[in-house]
Amino acid sequence: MKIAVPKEIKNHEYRVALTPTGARELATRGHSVAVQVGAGEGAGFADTDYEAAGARLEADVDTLWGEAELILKVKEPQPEEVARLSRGQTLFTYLHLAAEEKLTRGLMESGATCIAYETVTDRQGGLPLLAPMSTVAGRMAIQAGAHSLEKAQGGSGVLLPGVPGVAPGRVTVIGGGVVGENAARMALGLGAEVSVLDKSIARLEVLDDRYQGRMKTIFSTADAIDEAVRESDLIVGAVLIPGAAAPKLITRAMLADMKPGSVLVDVAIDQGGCFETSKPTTHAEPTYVVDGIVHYCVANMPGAVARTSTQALTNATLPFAIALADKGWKRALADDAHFLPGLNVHDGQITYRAVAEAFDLESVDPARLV
Ligand SMILES: NC(=O)C1=CN([C@@H]2O[C@H](COP(=O)(O)OP(=O)(O)OC[C@H]3O[C@@H](n4cnc5c(N)ncnc54)[C@H](O)[C@@H]3O)[C@@H](O)[C@H]2O)C=CC1
Ligand SMILES: CC(=O)C(=O)O
Ligand SMILES: [Mg+2]
Repeated sequence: MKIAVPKEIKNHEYRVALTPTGARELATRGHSVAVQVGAGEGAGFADTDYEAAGARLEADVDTLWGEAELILKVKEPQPEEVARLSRGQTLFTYLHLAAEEKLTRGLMESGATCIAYETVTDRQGGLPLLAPMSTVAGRMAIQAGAHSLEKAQGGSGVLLPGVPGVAPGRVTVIGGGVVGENAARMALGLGAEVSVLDKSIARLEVLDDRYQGRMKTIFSTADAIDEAVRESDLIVGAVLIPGAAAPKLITRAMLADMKPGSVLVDVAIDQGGCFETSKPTTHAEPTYVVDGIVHYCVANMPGAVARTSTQALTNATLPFAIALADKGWKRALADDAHFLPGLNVHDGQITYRAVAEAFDLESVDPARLV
């Protein structure tokens, strides 16, 4: 199969969808792997590393996209990339469509088959292609939040660990999944006082057991969120309803109850964000202030630590990329009931119900297409 790996063009996105190690695995199976010149640079992989792995370098973006049967990417296609997609091509990448109607309609119009990393599932009920980046983003959320608490960033001037004689800062994490656990773990490591809210008691049990009560676990209700808003210095938004737009858990009116200069880090921003006042930001300008509250809403947090993230991402995606290349999308999805929910758009149709519901569109059961 003809595989293309473009250089990512989203603002400050330094990851690449395939490491040279991954390129070698595909090339030795007889696939033609074309990597855009410079695609791996931001993640510390030289063009010569890809050549040595059996990939071909391509400088011309039109040729790269035009010849490809399978396109491997990291971030959702940007408008100029959507314009390059055509019927018969398969795109495998993060899509987060429920947050982006224009992108959804663009992909439908392209006719291409679009498989999202974030809706592939596993036997344990997890999201194995989202988890590695959620681990990264969860860990980064506390770094970002601690920095945003500094006065020069508009923050309240609280140092999360405190110092002897001065109490530590309070961190609340809403959503105790992969992002949430990793954020809570980093906050604990810094010495902050940490609470985690989740709707899933089973998940709170896991966290309680794993951290032996060192973080408070709280069932997520409107009352619990009200209390978190009043008392926290830093709130991390880490909820997910797979494939769907994130619920808005903190409204603008509630910001008035927060301590001035407190910080909201909305990791769930890629699914639209879980705070009413969240809007996507980039690493170039990651924060803004609303009603005295600092918001950090970067939709591609892992892009900033591209070396670690690229390796973690491709470790997870490679077996699926190999299946797509070896078998074609239809048989790869038909053979694997956990890969099948990755299909979001095919030949103009939406195949993921939560995405269709977000925009009042019809969806087609992906099982009927394979
Ligand atoms: N901004 C970025 O760069 C990145 C964003 N993400 C995003 O972070 C979000 C979280 O991802 P994961 O942790 O992997 O998901 P996950 O599925 O592991 O965890 C989500 C948790 O939210 C809980 N939840 C759902 N509704 C809730 C509510 N109303 N109150 C409290 N908890 C609730 C669920 O029970 C679950 O435990 C996703 O939107 C994901 O796309 C992930 C990686 C990078
Ligand atoms: C999950 C996601 O959106 C990212 O890693 O950028
Ligand atoms: Mg995004």
